[in-house]
Amino acid sequence: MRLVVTGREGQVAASLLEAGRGRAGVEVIAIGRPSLDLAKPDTVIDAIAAAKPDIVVSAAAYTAVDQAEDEPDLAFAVNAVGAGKVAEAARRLGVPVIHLSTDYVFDGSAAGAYVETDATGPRCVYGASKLAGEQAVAAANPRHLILRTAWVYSPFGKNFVKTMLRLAADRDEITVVADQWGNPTSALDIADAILHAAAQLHGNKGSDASGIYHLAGAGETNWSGFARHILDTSRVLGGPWARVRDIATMDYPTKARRPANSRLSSTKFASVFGSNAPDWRQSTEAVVHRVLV
Ligand SMILES: NC(=O)C1=CN([C@@H]2O[C@H](COP(=O)(O)OP(=O)(O)OC[C@H]3O[C@@H](n4cnc5c(N)ncnc54)[C@H](OP(=O)(O)O)[C@@H]3O)[C@@H](O)[C@H]2O)C=CC1
Ligand SMILES: Cc1cn([C@H]2C[C@H](O)[C@@H](COP(=O)(O)OP(=O)(O)O[C@H]3O[C@@H](C)C(=O)[C@@H](O)[C@H]3O)O2)c(=O)[nH]c1=O
Ligand SMILES: [Mg+2]
Repeated sequence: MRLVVTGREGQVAASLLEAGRGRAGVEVIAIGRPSLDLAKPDTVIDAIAAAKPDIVVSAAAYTAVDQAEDEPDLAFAVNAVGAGKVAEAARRLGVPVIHLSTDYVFDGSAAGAYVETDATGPRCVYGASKLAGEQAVAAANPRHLILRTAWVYSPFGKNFVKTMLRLAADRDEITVVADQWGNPTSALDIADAILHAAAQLHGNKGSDASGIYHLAGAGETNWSGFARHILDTSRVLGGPWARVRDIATMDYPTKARRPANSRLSSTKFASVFGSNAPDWRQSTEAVVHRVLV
C-alpha cells in the first residue's frame, strides 16, 4: 500500500513518513512545494498522479491561525481550493483521500465534546477556510475520510510542546490561557490511526466508510494544563521547567478568536476502525522525551 501525503515537513507528514519506514508493506511518499503547491491549483493533479498513490493523505495546510486573519485569500486558496484539488486528483486516479481538518471548525459554545453531526460555526479565518476545505473535499471525491483532529504536537515542525520548552529555557514563569478546553493530539498517534484506517480502506474497496470523523487524544485539558504537564515531564527528564500561571483568554489578546471548548469525541472513529488515540498525557510524555533526548 502506497500512501502519498501532501506537505513534506509538516508534523503529520513527517510522522507518517516515520511510521511508514517502520512498517512492512507500507510505503509513504511525501510531496510538497514546489512540485505540489496548493496555492497553485494547476500543480496539484499532475504532482499527485506522478506519485502513484493507492491512498492520498491531504495533510498540507495553511496552519498559521493568527496570520490567516491578515491573509484570508491565501488561507482559503490553500485550505479550501487546494484541498479540493487534492481530493479531485485522488478521484481521477480512483483512490480515496484522507483529509485532515480541525476542531476550530466549531464555535466552542457546546457544553460537552463535539460529535461529527454537531453544527459547525468557525470563529476565525483558519477555521472557516478548513470548513470550506471539508466541503470541497467531500464534493470532489465520494471516497473520503475527513479526520478532524486538534492541538497537534510532535517531535517535528512547530508546535505548542516545543514552544513551551523554548520559553521555559529562559523564563521563570509562563502565563497560559486556562479557559480554552480541548484534546492535545500527538501527530505520531495520528499517523498510526491514518495507517490503520488506510489499510481498511485499501483492503476493502467496496465498503463505504466515507464521511467525517473526529480523532483526538483521549482525555481533555486546557492550554495551561497542557503546558504544565509538558514542563513537569521536562523537569523529570532534566529539561527546562517554568511555573505556569493560569490566565483568561481576554488577558492573552490574539488576532484570531479561538473556541473556548473544542473537545472532540472520537467514539465514531473507534467504532468504525477499531482504534483510538491514547491518553494525551502519555503521548505528551513520549514527545517531550523525544524533543529533549
Ligand atoms: N497543527 C495543529 O495543531 C492542527 C492541525 N490540523 C490539521 O492537520 C493537518 C496537518 O497539520 P500539521 O502537520 O500540524 O501542519 P504543519 O503546519 O506542521 O505543516 C503544514 C504543511 O503544509 C505545507 N504547506 C503549507 N502551504 C502549502 C502550499 N501552498 N502548498 C503545499 N504545501 C503547503 C507546509 O509546507 P512547508 O513545510 O513548505 O511550509 C507544511 O509541510 C493540517 O490540515 C491542519 O490544518 C488539525 C488540527 C490541529
Ligand atoms: C505561546 C502561548 C500561547 N498561549 C495560548 C494562545 C492559544 O490560545 C493557545 C495555544 O497557542 P497556539 O498558538 O499553539 O495555538 P493555535 O495555533 O491556535 O493552535 C491551533 O492550531 C491549529 C492549526 C489547529 O488546528 C488547532 O487545533 C490548534 O492546535 O495558548 C498562551 O496563553 N501563552 C503562551 O505563552
Ligand atoms: Mg513519526
